[in-house]
Parts: sequence; C-alpha cells; structure tokens
Amino acid sequence: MAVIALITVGLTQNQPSPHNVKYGVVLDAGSSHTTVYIYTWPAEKENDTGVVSQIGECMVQGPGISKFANKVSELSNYLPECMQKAKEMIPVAQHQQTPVYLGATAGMRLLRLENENLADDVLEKVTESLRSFPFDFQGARIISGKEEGAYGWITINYLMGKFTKKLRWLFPLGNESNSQETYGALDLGGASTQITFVPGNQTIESSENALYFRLYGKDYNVSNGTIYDPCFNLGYSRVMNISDLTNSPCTKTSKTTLPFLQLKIHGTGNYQQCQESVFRLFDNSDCPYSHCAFNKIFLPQPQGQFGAFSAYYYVMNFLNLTSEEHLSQEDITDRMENFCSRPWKDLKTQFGDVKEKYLSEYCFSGTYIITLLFGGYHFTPDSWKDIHFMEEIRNTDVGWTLGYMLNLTNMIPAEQPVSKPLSHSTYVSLMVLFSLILVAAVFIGLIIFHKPSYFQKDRV
Ligand SMILES: O=c1[nH]cnc2c1ncn2[C@@H]1O[C@H](COP(=O)(O)OP(=O)(O)O)[C@@H](O)[C@H]1O
Ligand SMILES: [Ca+2]
Repeated sequence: MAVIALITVGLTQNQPSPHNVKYGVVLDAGSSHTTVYIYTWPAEKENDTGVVSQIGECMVQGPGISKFANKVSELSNYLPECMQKAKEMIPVAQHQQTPVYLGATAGMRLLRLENENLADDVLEKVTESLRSFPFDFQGARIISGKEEGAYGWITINYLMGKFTKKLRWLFPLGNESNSQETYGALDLGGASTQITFVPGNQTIESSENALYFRLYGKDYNVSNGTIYDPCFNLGYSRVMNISDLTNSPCTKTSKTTLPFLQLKIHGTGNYQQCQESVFRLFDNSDCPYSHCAFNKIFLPQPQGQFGAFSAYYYVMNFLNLTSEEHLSQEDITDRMENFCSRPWKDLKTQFGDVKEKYLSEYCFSGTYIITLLFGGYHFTPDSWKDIHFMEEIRNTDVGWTLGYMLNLTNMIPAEQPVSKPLSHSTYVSLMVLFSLILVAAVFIGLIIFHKPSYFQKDRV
C-alpha cells in the first residue's frame, strides 16, 4: 500500500491545473507593418522557462503606424480587426487580467527624429484605440534599437531552452556542454538591424551597441533622372520620388539638390556590381576599438551559433539559401548571380503569386544580407555555417515581442529560482525504482528471518 501511495503521489504532484492559464498580447509596430501576437502560459509555471507559447498572430492591414503621421485620425480603424481576434481567442473571464503592450521600432524612431510631435500624436492615437478594448493595457512606446536586439536575444534563447539549468549533480564530471551556450540573435527589419550575442571573454570596449544603417548611399549615378541599377533584374523599371530618398533622417547628410522630382530606375541585374555598391555602404575604415562592425561601431568578433530571423529569414528562404547543409561562399555567389541575372519577365511568370514589391527587391535584399553578414559583421565563410535562418521555434515566432513581454511581466527572474533538481518524469521513475528496491529488500529480509537455515546450511 505504501508503494502504491508513493507512486500515486509522484504521479499527481506538480501537474498544472489545465484551467489556470494566463494570456498576454504584444503588438509589434514595425516600420512596414504591425503584427499582433497572442501568448499563453500556465499560471503555476510562470517562472519556469519555455512555458510561454504563441496561440495566435494577426497581421494588421495597412502600412506601419509611422506612415499615418499626417492622417492620425485614420488610426482609429487600424487596430480593431486584429484586437477583435485577440478578444475572441482569450476567454472573456481573462480579458481584464491580460496585459497588452505595444512596442514601436525603427519606423517610429525615424519619425521621432524628424518630428517629435507627430510621433507623439501617432502614439497617442494608438493608445486611445487600445484603451477601448477590455484588456489590461500597459502602454505604447518606442523601443530603442538596444532593447529590440536584447529582447530578440531573450526570445530565441528562451524558446530554445538555453536558460534552463542542467542537472549538474547527475553529471558532475561533464563540462558545461556546448548545447547550453546561448544563441546570438540577428534581426533585420525594414529600417534597422540588430546583432546581439554573448562575446565570450572579449572585453566590452563600448557600451553603445545599437546599430543603425543607412538605407541609401550618398551619391547617385544619375543622368537625366534615369538610374541604371545592378540590384534590380533586367527589364525591371520603377519610378521613384526623389523626396522618398531624401526625406529620411538617414539620408539628411547627403541631401543632393537634383533638378528633377522623380527618378526612373532600370534594372541591369548584375550581382557583382550590386555587391560592390552595397559594400561601399559599410564604412570599415579607422576602427577605434580592437574590433568593429561598420561605421566605427564596436562589435566583438562574432562567436557561437546565431539565429537569424525576420527579413533575414524571408529573403534567404525565398532564395533557397537557408539549408543547414554547408554552403560554400562560391555556392552562395553562384546562386545570387543566377537569381539577379534572371530577366524580370521570367521571374514574374514563375512567381506570379509573390508580392511584386518583395519579388523585385529579392536580388537587392539577398545581396544586402550577404554583404552585411560578411562585410559588415565580419562573419567568415567558415562561421557562415553557424548562422541558422529561422522563422519560428515550437510554433512561436522569433522576434523581440516575446522577450519584451517576458521582461515586462517579470517572467524571467534575475536570479535562478530555487527549482526542483529533477524533471517530473525522472522524479517518478526514481520513486518507482526505489520502491521496487524497497519491496525486494523487504522480501529478501522476510526470507532470511523465516528460513535462516537456508542461508546457513553450507556453514560448518
Ligand atoms: O515575405 C516577405 N519577403 C520579403 N521581405 C519581407 C517579407 N515580409 C516582410 N518583409 C520585410 O521584412 C521587414 C520587416 O520589417 P519591420 O516592419 O519589422 O520593420 P522594423 O523592424 O525596421 O521596424 C520589412 O523590410 C519587410 O519589407
Ligand atoms: Ca521588426
């Protein structure tokens, strides 16, 4: 009876009650669009790692919120459709306890640089809209590039279980295995990029680690308002407003006064030339530290494994460059040369269902990513294999939003919580094993006491 009782206690202890579930909503207000993420986790296990998962995602129709700067009243119709979806996914009884956060990234950072009042108006309007839902709204703010990088890093390592403590007492001689080392995070958005990793033993020579890049080069090879661009496929052409180029704070210093308002771009589809001009965007001269990324920004030599997500994933996945098998630099160059040189007409025929804006920019975006990784962050053909392009882990999107929520809900404690040294299944197995040993011991004991002569018969 005692044995049965032991096993029953083992099996029933620690089972999360299926009803006690919490929810959280985070809105990622990016430069090109806004996405609403809905997360859930069992309340009892709040401080465990890897228990939060994504149950829903909703892409808001329309551009990023910064594009509403001059028509903020239109923002009142912007979020309701996706927030309604969140309302339907979360049980009514939980609405009031469900925190909602909105974080805006590079698009809003740029708008704030240009015009702080307009940025405030936009945030005020989305705040007003989010307050009208029955959730526990926690605020809408612009997050810094540093935070964006840090929360992406938290998300990826949380989802990969990198924060879980290994059972060291079971394997006291084993070294901290490689699998416990954290992954670096590579995020690429529409208007900013972040790289975040633990730099090993190298000293931090600069506390500044947010990275911004310029989207456009300084000088344009312009004549008669027509530009020949090697980063677009042959046969592709597009008309672009000069103001779109010069109105961004990123290009303020290079304001050129051109005698026309529009540019006509013609693709020439040449990967090598495209790569050379993109490479010129990264200033690798005069690093004041022992190692730099580009533009004199301190960056230790990348080390360890990296997860690359967001636009890194979308672009490299489209270009078939995400495979885990080792691709040599020649393979990558061959594929890019091949893709960029394909006539636009062929691409349109083959990928008719792909959004034209994305399809037309894949040659440029792929070239940009490869040049940023090799020429900007100084990955090598050898360390390329350490970059893993990923969209999601265990059905949860990789991005800064989960890390943001974990941090703001204090779900990642600063100190390692006092945790049980054994997993539930190991605990139950050991209980069963020791119970059987106990039964065997009692059984043998009984035999010895009842028939001692049996064991003594060989003695003289
Ligand atoms: O399917 C796709 N193919 C290619 N690029 C994509 C796809 N979906 C999104 N993107 C790009 O990913 C980027 C996402 O940026 P986001 O809107 O998060 O901006 P931010 O992080 O700079 O604020 C944008 O450049 C967008 O164009
Ligand atoms: Ca983003």
